[in-house]
Order: sequence, then structure tokens, then C-alpha cells
Amino acid sequence: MVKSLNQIRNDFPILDQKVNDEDLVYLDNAATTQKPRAVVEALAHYYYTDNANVHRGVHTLAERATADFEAAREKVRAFINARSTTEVLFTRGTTTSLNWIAASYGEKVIGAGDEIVISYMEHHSNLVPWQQLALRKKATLKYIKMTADGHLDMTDAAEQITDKTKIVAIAQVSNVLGVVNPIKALAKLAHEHGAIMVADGAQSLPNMPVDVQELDCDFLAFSGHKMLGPTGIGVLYGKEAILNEMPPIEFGGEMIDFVDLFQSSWKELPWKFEAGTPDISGAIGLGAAIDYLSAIGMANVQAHEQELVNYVLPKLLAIDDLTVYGPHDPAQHTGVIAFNLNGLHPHDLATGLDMEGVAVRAGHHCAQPLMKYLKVPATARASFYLYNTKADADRLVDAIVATKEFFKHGTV
Ligand SMILES: Cc1ncc(COP(=O)(O)O)c(CN[C@@H]2CONC2=O)c1O
Repeated sequence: MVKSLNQIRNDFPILDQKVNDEDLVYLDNAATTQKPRAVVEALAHYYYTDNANVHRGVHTLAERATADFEAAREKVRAFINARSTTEVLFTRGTTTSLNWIAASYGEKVIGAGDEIVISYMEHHSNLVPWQQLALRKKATLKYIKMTADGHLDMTDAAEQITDKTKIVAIAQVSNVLGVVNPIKALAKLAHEHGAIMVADGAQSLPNMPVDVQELDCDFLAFSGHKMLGPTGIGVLYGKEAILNEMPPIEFGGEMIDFVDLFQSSWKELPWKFEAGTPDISGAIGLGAAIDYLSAIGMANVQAHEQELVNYVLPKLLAIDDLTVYGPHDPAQHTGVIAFNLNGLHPHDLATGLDMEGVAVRAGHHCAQPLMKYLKVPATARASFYLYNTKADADRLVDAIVATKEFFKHGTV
């Protein structure tokens, strides 16, 4: 039995508060999502009942903590349909996951003249690691263009990806344009040229079903905090055959098999890449978040967000002087919507919305090259999630109109 929207909202007590004397409308989910009681309770239960270090202890609490930690890894495996838990590495989040690929696979494989292909819409975490790797290795960094309505230009992709390409790294969903990129087609194109496909799943995992075997991506990176989980925990999925050929990135406890004075051997996957005491509670919290999302069903989460986008996008487009970035067809837009009110800095717009109790993001969204590509310094951005309602969407539209009037006439 899928929960009703009211039942879901009751699971997020943080939403039941006033901001500037107005009921809070939280629409900054692309920055981070709120946490249901079940996730907070899982964290509390671990610390109140099972807290111990994992893997090496033989006492009961250590065994329980290890079982909880590895059960969370199995939940992640099932959630993304990875073949084995050996393909699921816990990291600090998407940024760390992508840096690990560059630091290990990239350092080993990339040489002078090789190509790394990304896109203009990438988040800095899926741009700067590749940029710095290319600089270090005297490799070539190439950018796939977008079409006029903000989609990835697949004709340009076919031109940019060549037999010199070794890595293709693309966001599955843009955290600004709200478009879904064709990772499966990009992976096919990459593999045809002997390259690997890295999918940045930070904005897709929270909002839609993701099946790594169906996508056939070689790596997938995502963050727990964007999908009801705690901050500080994320995942790097990698095909086992590729991970087995990759050197560890960090060295120390947990990841070793034998340590001699002048050489050491490594643990098998996934622990080879997990040096030191892991974020045990974070992993358990992520497992609880996956339980919560799976009980609702990711297809239902996606459908709910699409219903909100179908409702709000036409209303936003109807506001004079409001520019919406990305596709104007609601069917082509996910729940993250960037916009600007002509003549008003996005920070002033977001401050005005906050005065109305509506929380959105304003800035470059860690996508400065995309802002340049769009010829704007920054944007405001609303991002919906499973606990948002059409009433929230109406509050956003009304707050934009009120803010527009305020800055035009000085009164609301
Ligand atoms: C597409 C995308 N890639 C990578 C990241 C980096 O994730 P971590 O910060 O968890 O490592 C984010 C984070 N989204 C940012 C966070 O704040 N606002 C955003 O849009 C993202 O949206």
C-alpha cells in the first residue's frame, strides 16, 4: 500500500514550520532533501543499540554493526540492480565518487592526446576532476553542446566521441536544466569507440528508477543526502572487472590483506577502496532512505514529480518577464526548474521568495560553464520532491508574482 501524500508529509516534521510567518514551502531538494522519521530513527537506533566498529570485532555489537553496514550495501545493490555488492563502494558522495574514478582509473588509463568527453551542462564535480586530469596528462577535454531547448546534442556527441576518447562522463539528469540525458545511448557510443561511460547520477537516483545493467554504464556516482539520506555518504558503482584493475586511492586500515615492512597486499572488492573506519551510520541511514523510497516505488516518485511539473511549468511560463531554462515541454522536464525574472538578480528573487516562506536556490548551482553557455550570471532554481504538493507549486507562482510586484512598486 503506497502512502498517501499526507502520510508522506507527516513523515517529514521539518516541513511543518513557519518561515517569515508563512508556512514553509521547501523547494530546494536538488541542493539536499529532507529526511523522513524512519531515516533519523535508523541513525538513532544504530547509536543507541548497535554502535561498534565494523569488520574486525568478534563481539556481538561489532557483529551487529557489520551486519547492518553490509545490509545497507546490499540495499544499494538492489536499488541500482548492480550484479554484486563487490560493485558498490561507499564514498562521501558524488563528488568523492567522481574524483576516485579520475584518481584511479583516469591516472592509470589516460595518456597524452587521449580524449575525455563531457558536456557544457555538467556540475563542477563532473567537470573539474576531468579538467585537472586532462591538464596533468596533457589529454584533451571536449564538451558536447546542447540543443536550443537544453537537451544534449546527440549529433554533436557522435562527432565529439572518437577512437581517441577514453572516458565519457555525463550527468544522467542536469541539476539546472532538468533534462534527462540518454546514458544508455551514450554508453553504446562510448563502448563502440573503446571508451568507458561514467554516469553522474546525483540528480537522477533520487527521482527515477535507475538500472545500471540496463544503462550499461561502467561507473555511476550518487549522494545519499539528495535522496532522503544523511550527508557524508554516497556511492560509487563500478563494473567489477574494471574495479579489479584499478589501484586503491586511499591506503590504511580495512583495505589491506597483509602489511609487510616494505610492501602490502589489498583486500578484495569492495573493501579495497574503503580505507579507514567507514561512515557506518551514514550507510545505515542511506539504507533506511532506500527502504523508504522503495516502499513508495521510484516509478511513483517520478510520476508524482512529473505531475507537479506538468502543473507548474505552464504557470511559470505564463508569468510575464520570467525566463525558464531547459525544455518548455513539461514532458521533457524533470522536477528541477531554473528560472530568472528579467531585470532582477536571482539572489534578490530568492530572497523575495524566502520572505514568502518559499525556499529555492539562487546562484550558479556549481555549473559556471553552463551559466556562461546560457549567457546568465546565475539563476534561481526550484526543485520538487515526493513530499511537495500542487499547493506548494501555487505558493511558488504566487510568491514570484508578489516579489515581482514588490521590486517594481515597492509594495506586495
Ligand atoms: C548533477 C550533480 N552532480 C554532482 C553533485 C555533487 O554532489 P555532492 O555535493 O553530494 O558531492 C550534485 C549536487 N547537487 C548540488 C548540491 O547543491 N545544489 C546542487 O545542485 C549534482 O546535482
